[in-house]
Amino acid sequence: MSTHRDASDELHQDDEIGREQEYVSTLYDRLDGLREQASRRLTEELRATGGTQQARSQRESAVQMYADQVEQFSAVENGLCFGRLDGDDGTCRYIGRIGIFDTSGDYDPLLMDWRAPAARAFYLATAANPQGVRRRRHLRTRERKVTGLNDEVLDIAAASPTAHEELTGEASLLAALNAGRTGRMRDIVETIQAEQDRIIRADLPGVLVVQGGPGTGKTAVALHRAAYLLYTHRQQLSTRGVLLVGPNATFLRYISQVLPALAETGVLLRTQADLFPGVQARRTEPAQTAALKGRAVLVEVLANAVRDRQWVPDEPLEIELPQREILTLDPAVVRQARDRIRRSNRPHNLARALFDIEIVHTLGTQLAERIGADPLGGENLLSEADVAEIRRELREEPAVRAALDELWPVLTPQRLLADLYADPARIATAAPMLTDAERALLHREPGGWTPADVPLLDEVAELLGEDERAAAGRRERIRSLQREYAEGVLDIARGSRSIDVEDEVDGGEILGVTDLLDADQLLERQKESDRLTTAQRAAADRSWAFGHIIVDEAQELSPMAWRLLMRRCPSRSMTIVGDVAQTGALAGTPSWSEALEPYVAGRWRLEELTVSYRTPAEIMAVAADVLAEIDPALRPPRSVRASGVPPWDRTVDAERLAAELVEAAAREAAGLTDGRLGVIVPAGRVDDLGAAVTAALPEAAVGEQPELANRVVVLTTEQAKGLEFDSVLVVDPDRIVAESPRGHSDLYVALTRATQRLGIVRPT
Ligand SMILES: Nc1ncnc2c1ncn2[C@@H]1O[C@H](COP(=O)(O)OP(=O)(O)OP(=O)(O)O)[C@@H](O)[C@H]1O
Repeated sequence: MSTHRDASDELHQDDEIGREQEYVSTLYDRLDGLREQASRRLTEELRATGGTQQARSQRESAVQMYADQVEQFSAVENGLCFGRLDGDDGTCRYIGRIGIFDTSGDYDPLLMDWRAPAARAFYLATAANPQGVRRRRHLRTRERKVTGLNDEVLDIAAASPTAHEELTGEASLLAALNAGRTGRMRDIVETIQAEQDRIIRADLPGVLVVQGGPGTGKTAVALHRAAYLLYTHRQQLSTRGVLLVGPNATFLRYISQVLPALAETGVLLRTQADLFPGVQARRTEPAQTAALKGRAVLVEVLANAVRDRQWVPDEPLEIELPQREILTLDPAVVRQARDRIRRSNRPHNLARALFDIEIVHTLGTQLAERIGADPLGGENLLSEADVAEIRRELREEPAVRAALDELWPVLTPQRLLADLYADPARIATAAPMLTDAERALLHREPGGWTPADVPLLDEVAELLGEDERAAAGRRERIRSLQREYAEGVLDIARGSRSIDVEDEVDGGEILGVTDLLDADQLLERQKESDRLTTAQRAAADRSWAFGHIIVDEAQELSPMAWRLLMRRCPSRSMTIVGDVAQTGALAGTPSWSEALEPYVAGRWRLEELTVSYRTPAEIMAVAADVLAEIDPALRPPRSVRASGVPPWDRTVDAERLAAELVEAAAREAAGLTDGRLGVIVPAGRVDDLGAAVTAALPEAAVGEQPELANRVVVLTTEQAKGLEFDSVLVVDPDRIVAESPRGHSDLYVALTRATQRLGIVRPT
């Protein structure tokens, strides 16, 4: 690719842009047509009523399909077409976010979906290996206007000797990397690099681990892989669903727009805290407690806790029936029943029915012996049927039920765990293998759940088995999700109505579907046909088995969290992305094999990403020193570019830290034309330094879930995980290190968040 430009080049470029504009405008016309068609059909389906059960069910499918289509056609509006491949054979293919075909003719592709196999050369072809491509063209657009293009002629003789050999579309890539950040992650579909493409298009089955340093595009790759897999295995994955797990709610908001912009809306995004339906784990707890709860030893603790609820009294238990009849349960009898039932290996709640049978049998025999005793000393006077009747009655007897509930209570996971935490005696029985100090960490009063509790609730749910209350809770959750869905469909119908109105040639009055139908009515119709989207079912059902699970920042997961995820994915089709050098959680993963061997021993594949697209070389050099502290054997990724701006490091009077920080933040923020400033502070100082910065800079955000779209955001390292900013200030690095046993990893994360500039402020 030539870098020298003269006037004739520019004229030629203008002509080319004009020609491309014509083509791109045709594509947008087609897109409008498709959206309008889907929107009309959606309206028609929503208006239709009556018919057989089957007709109604088909209508619900159609509503869902057209609503999805309207959403997809709207989502790909920006950057619909971004590339063109000219082949040696004279063919020309346009590459874009979705496939569009010429329905008026031979159904020729007008625009090829980037995920189609034939589009792959756009990402892989190089001068050395052109794959039949003569020229690759990147088209730049703003809204529907073509604003520029970059050509690469894939001719080894003509290739510029200065170009990075391994980069594809270098000019477009660098433009994307140098652009100001917005607080929301953008997709990289226009400039996916070859090493990333290989991972995105890897086969669906099996566990694929993607290890890569900061900024190597792991999150981007994970999201594009989700879109690729849904496109390639649509049938299989649309019924089982895809789950993406991220580290916290702020991160999920940060990435939330990427998949919709790739025309995929069916992926369920969740944090660990949201993975137990019906529980919102917002409570906080000390890192040491969370670390303990993440350890695999909790499997045994929880199993003990459940067994502890299968009670054998020390003394005979007296059960008083009406008319002062007293039955007695001997401890030995209860123990025998308990042991026999435990051997059945049924989950606790499901085994209760067996326990009832055993105990009621014993009590029934006792009562029958008394009632049917022959005063003359002969055989018992009651028939088998009489005894059976006695047992039936006993089972309904409140005193008997109360005794059974005491001996073998039906429990919810929440009840069991809350009771365990609240009672040091229960903890002592369940956790003899822990130290006193560890047991003390588990003790707490009821009142909400923490993210580390979620895998434990899930573990307990497995041990208990489902009872009717859980099923009722699920029905309730499904109902509320159905309502959300109904409202969503109507929003789409409402949103697409303007198109109907504009296009109505007669300009006549149109009665929109939302004038005829409200969410409740739509919900009623859904109830009749009982249809649910995969995401709805999956979100409401604890035992849902996903078709594929993607875990981002996977190094943070504890052994208990891995157990939960593996249960949700019995097919073991997973993509796991992370960086073990960035592990901050104390129960997090120090090595991939330690995390995965228990589940897929020898059957997982490791891919590495080696180039950092985010962090410029000058900043990576600073981070490399910290990485060496974590492990001298670790190497930082290679930066794809230098910014030309050396990071600065200033020591200030500790007394004046807040004032100096405010001044530095104001200066950095003023230097950003667009883009964002991140101020990363020690967790123990986020309140006071956050307050100082927000008081001085009204555009600054701070808090549990700070708004990343603000120009300035003050946050802790934990919150900054996975995020990035144009400019970053790291405050008091020594304290960041001192705050946690994994402090160097935290500092490494903090130092690698910037795309352009880094400043370090140290108090004396
Ligand atoms: N091929 C690419 N084209 C354009 N931008 C890219 C490309 N690959 C990565 N990037 C950009 O580099 C930045 C870092 O990517 P990403 O957040 O996915 O990295 P990461 O490996 O998950 O980082 P971390 O480990 O720090 O969380 C993002 O802005 C992303 O858009």
